[in-house]
Amino acid sequence: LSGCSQTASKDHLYQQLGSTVGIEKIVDALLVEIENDPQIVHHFRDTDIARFRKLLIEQLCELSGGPCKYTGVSMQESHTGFKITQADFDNLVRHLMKVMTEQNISIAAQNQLLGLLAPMYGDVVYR
Ligand code: HEM
Repeated sequence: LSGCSQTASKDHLYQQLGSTVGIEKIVDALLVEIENDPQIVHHFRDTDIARFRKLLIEQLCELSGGPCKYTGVSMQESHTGFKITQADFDNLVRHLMKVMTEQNISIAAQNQLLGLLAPMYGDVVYR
């Protein structure tokens, strides 16, 4: 088993997420989850969703080793003033795990992506 997970983690995360098409699917499903979550949807009331979608796809693509360049502003800047809570953050992570599981992304790849997102916590929450 440990041999399997080592092999998986050596593959490019970007490919394991299904490349750009897979990442687009993840983000689109995540947007539906956000829309249906009354705990967090209010944060996005004034957000240009088409722009947010494009930037999140770019960011996940670049972060996972794909050929994209993130063109948005810093995580700290974009989340300041929203007073996002730890519970909000946990909810978003839960939604992300759900949509990745639905798209048959391996647990190893999911954990790898979450490990790359976790350090952003301090820039996103309570700002
Ligand atoms: C590690 C976790 C997160 C990542 C990677 C992330 C990523 C992003 C990105 C790429 C943008 C666009 C930045 C730009 O406009 O230039 C953004 C904006 C935004 N994020 Fe996050 N985000 C995270 C967590 C959260 C959480 C937990 C919430 C609230 C539940 C949230 C709410 C928002 C909102 C409301 C905006 C839009 C701001 C605006 O309309 O100007 N984010 N996020």
